[in-house]
Amino acid sequence: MTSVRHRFVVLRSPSMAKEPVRVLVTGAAGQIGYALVPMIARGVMLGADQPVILHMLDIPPAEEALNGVKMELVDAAFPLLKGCIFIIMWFKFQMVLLRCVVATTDVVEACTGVNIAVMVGGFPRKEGMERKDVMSKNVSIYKSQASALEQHAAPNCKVVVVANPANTNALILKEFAPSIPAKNITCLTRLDHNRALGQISEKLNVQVSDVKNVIIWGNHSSTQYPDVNHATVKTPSGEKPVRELVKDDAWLNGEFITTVQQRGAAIIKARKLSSALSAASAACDHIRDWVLGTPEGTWVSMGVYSDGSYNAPAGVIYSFPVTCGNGEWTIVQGLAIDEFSRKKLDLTGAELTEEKELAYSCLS
Ligand SMILES: NC(=O)C1=CN([C@@H]2O[C@H](COP(=O)(O)OP(=O)(O)OC[C@H]3O[C@@H](n4cnc5c(N)ncnc54)[C@H](O)[C@@H]3O)[C@@H](O)[C@H]2O)C=CC1
Ligand SMILES: O=C([O-])CC(=O)C(=O)O
Repeated sequence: MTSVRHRFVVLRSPSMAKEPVRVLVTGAAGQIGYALVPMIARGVMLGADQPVILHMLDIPPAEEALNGVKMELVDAAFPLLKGCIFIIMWFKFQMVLLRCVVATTDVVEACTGVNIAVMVGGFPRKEGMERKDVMSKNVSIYKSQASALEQHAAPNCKVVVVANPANTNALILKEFAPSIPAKNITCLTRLDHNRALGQISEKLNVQVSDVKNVIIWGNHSSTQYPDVNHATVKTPSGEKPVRELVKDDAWLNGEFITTVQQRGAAIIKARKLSSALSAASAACDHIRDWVLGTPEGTWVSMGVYSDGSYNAPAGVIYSFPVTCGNGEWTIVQGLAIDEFSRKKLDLTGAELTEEKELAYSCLS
């Protein structure tokens, strides 16, 4: 949209004590982007008192649609959404422009100074396709965007990759942005985590907010392992294990797992489009907990760079149970893994190792 080089100067409002945080959303003209940007602008991601400056990136064919999203953000008059001043220098002349958001097809402009990057841009899976089918298109996008983030994002920028294959795209981003700390690059498995909470809440007729500590292990794919062995439900007589309350191991080891694994495909079948509002909401949950911390006694699932914990393959982005505090995630250690779970952790880990090889073969 604009190729003019500029400096960013943050506009500060005297009534807002906090410095604005710059949040990049790639693929912002797409359907997740459309659901996500108003959530960010309303404070769902970073809190109701945290001003934000939105950076939206899409590709030239989507430029007009991206501009439409920008117009709607102006029209929504979100108080938390801060504009930025662009000072354009041209010989002795100086022009000052105030932009409500950065909406651009220029990846460098989009990445400049961002503190948080939500990487949604890519080609979505259509009915009948597996995530592997979109691999070759998407990993090359993540390779090139890695360099832009590495060179232009704020130091310590936190990245969550949403676009599929999410774990492997995140790994490629990490490999091609070696100066970004590996801890800062994650992928979204929170949607699967939330889906698992939702299934348990429906089964037990309890509020979803009373269910906690499910785990999504491994890949954001149909090999993921939704594990309830450590999950609990808040009841009037204290927290009780999910297994004790459900009293149906056949369901928990069978239909429950496949429902969560296949939920993305079920949504595509029903809507003819993949999940968008739930994906956007999960991306907000992921970043909020990472930045602001998980509640005491609660963990969440995040795809993070594996150190080999729980004998998962090291060197892939694998979903683990994590707690967050002071802006850092930590893998929950010491959970018992039974034989049934072991096989599932290994299966999804093997798929990630295979995807990693496939991704490299697509890039060579
Ligand atoms: N991890 C998760 O839990 C979930 C992941 N997804 C994935 O998220 C991705 C986005 O899904 P939707 O928003 O439904 O797709 P969409 O097709 O509606 O939007 C994708 C947007 O990305 C843009 N795009 C393509 N190449 C780009 C590039 N190089 N740079 C910037 N933008 C680019 C497209 O122009 C489009 O506007 C898909 O890969 C989908 O499979 C979807 C749901 C859940
Ligand atoms: O299945 C898809 O392609 C979209 C997705 O990742 C999900 O809904 O979990």
